[in-house]
Amino acid sequence: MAEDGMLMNFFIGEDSLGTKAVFKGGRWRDRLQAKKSSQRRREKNQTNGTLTGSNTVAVPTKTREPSLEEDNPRSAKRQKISGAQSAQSRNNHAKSKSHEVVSSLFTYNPATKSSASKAKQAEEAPAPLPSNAPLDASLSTFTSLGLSPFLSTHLIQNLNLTAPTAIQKATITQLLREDSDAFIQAETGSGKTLAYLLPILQRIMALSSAAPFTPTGDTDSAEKERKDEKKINRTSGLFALILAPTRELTHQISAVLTRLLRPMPWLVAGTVTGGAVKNHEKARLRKGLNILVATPGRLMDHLDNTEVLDVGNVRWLVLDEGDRLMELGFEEDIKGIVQKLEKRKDEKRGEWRLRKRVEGLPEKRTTVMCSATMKMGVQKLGEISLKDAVHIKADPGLSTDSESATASKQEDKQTAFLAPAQLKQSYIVVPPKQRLVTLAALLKRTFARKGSVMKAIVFLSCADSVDFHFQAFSRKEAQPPRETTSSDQNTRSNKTRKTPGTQDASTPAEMPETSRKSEKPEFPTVAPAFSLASPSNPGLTLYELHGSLAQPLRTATLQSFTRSSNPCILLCTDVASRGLDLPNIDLVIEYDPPFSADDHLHRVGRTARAGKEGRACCFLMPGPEEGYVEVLKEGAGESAIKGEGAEDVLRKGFGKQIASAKNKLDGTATTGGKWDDEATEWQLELERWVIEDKRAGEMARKAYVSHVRAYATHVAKERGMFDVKGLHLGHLAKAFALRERPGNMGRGNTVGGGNPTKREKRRPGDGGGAGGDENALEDEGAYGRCQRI
Ligand SMILES: Nc1ncnc2c1ncn2[C@@H]1O[C@H](COP(=O)(O)OP(=O)(O)OP(=O)(O)O)[C@@H](O)[C@H]1O
Repeated sequence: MAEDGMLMNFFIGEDSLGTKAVFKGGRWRDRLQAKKSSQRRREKNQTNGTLTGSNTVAVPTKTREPSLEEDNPRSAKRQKISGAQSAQSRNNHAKSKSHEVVSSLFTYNPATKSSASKAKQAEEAPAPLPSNAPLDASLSTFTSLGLSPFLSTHLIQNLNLTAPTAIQKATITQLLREDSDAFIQAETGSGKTLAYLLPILQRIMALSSAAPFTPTGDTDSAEKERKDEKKINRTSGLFALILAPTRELTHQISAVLTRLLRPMPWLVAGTVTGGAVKNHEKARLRKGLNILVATPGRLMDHLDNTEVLDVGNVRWLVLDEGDRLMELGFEEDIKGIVQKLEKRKDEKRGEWRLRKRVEGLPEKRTTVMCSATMKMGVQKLGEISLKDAVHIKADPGLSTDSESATASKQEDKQTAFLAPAQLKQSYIVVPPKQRLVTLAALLKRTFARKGSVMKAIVFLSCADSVDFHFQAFSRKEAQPPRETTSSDQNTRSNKTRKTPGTQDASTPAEMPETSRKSEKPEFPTVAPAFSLASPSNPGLTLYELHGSLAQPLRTATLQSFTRSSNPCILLCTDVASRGLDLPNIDLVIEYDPPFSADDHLHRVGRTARAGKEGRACCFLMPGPEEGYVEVLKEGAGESAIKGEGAEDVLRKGFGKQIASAKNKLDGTATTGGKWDDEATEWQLELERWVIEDKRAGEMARKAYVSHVRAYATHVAKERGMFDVKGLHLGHLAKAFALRERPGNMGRGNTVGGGNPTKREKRRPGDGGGAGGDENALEDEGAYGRCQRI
């Protein structure tokens, strides 16, 4: 039964209106409801003295399920539909000869309000100049900003960085000149990491160590130190702490630092993050580090439990992606860290802990906060750790202003956060039933020609959905495609057929049809994208990433994706939306719209970095979601946004060229190449997999339920456009290759009942523990919990 009370999956016996309807199949509850509805209808018709026609199906509510086509010869005549729909309906009529009801992709879809003409105008508009590119090297160099010739030469010769970006120009000047706290705000991909690292490094390089502080006389180590140059080294103390919200970002910052420090082996940087082995971290801390990059939970853990970690010399504290740190619930950890820093442990607790005197160490600690977006959370963070912060913005030709943070807040209210100007943004309005097949079409089209797009990222709303789509796109399609569907629930369990490459679902290593063994993927999170590849791009590879994967797998997956020189697609949650600098990302697809406008800017900011080109595309559903186009426009500033209809995408993705290419690739006989037939067959094939493979079915249902739960967690401001109550749950099921919506979606229910899974139990900010995860972000609303990251 569809959620709006419409008939679905029933065999309706003869004379469904005249006398007595016989309902078979489905759940008893649904049969009962259908029976009652039919009876009510009969009574009503008799009262009116009219019959709506002997072959009109009895419907329990005012509206009949618009998405259904019923192949039952005795079922009622379908509602009249418009010309185009009718033609499509004919083409896409489900091929079932059984009692099964299969919803068509092309009928009864809600109409879109968006106009396509604007899209054309947008296409013709000249591309704006990059807004996050490095400045002209003839006008601005790193040396001219005050960086030492040694450091500047290293940047130019070894890192190929010839000129600073606008935000680097502003930040380096400011942080070299003053010890004021600073808030750095600049668009994604503008080089904020180097903007704060370079001046801090320069200032650390300028420090020199004196003899260790020895109140009771000389020690052997002090003697040794005197003989050394006055250069500081790893034992001189920890000078800078950098906090980031995710482990991935922490490792990335650390990698940038490692490259920067290459010609300065006397300086050492390290990381501490949730998910890593604490004893290994302790050993590194014991050896001594000058710069530490950390996730807040794990750092707090070490501050509480690792005596060797002395923060008395810390003079620079950086909060990278400050707003995200707050969103993930790290407020208390950050407060605790700041308190520890302020304590300045002067007491000496043993000779090995004697803090060295460091000449040139500033008296005051400088706190730097960094983000492309700022919200109330960040202001709160500012109150915790920033005092009279200088607001540094990336205005070309800018000078830093010395206004207080309060004044900056006023100004920021009026300033919109923008995506890079050169980023080409678009949106596609897709009815819920066509979402999955349209995503496949878009990816097929995008990767149809080798070299056209190297890498794409697809953002999904939750971890379960990432898992499902990864399996769906990496499975080998059943060959040859079956003529008819067979979803008889009663016979399904007895007759589960193994399609080529399918493992027995009862085996422990059950993973549906990825043919992974034969393809020898590096990790279970990497697989050939069988159902999206084309002969010109046969090596198309799929990656998945979310916060519920084990940390080593996450790290390895990201590394592999980064290093891959093949075309590849990363399916991920927002775990990859912040700060990650992945090379050669040409396209970002927001398949599930972002949870807030800020999230959108960070997601699309994974492309069009440091002056490079990039494209981003957001999927929206017809209806209130189309209002989100205005939000996208706000973030695009002067740049135009192109709109597209799902049909155009499907036509290009499943059109003759691509369809016949696919046939060549997998050796299947040509099926005529009509785009709508191809799209339907692609969808039906996936639906059969979900029906026949128990594990796939579970995965699809879990993904669906988590997706709906995640949908309920859009920021309050935008919930009018993303109202979970307005979702057509029956239609949406098709986007998960399900023929009906799964039951059991009540408050707090876990999928399939039972106790909450480990994934569902996670809390934000529990990164300190061994199994904890800084990236866990859970939401629990009327629809229960979901793992959004
Ligand atoms: N001066 C420069 N010249 C050329 N490339 C640069 C320069 N500075 C940084 N980059 C490159 O720009 C890319 C983006 O840098 P970074 O990750 O620091 O951006 P960001 O502003 O922190 O972005 P986000 O807001 O997404 O975190 C990196 O690949 C970096 O190597």
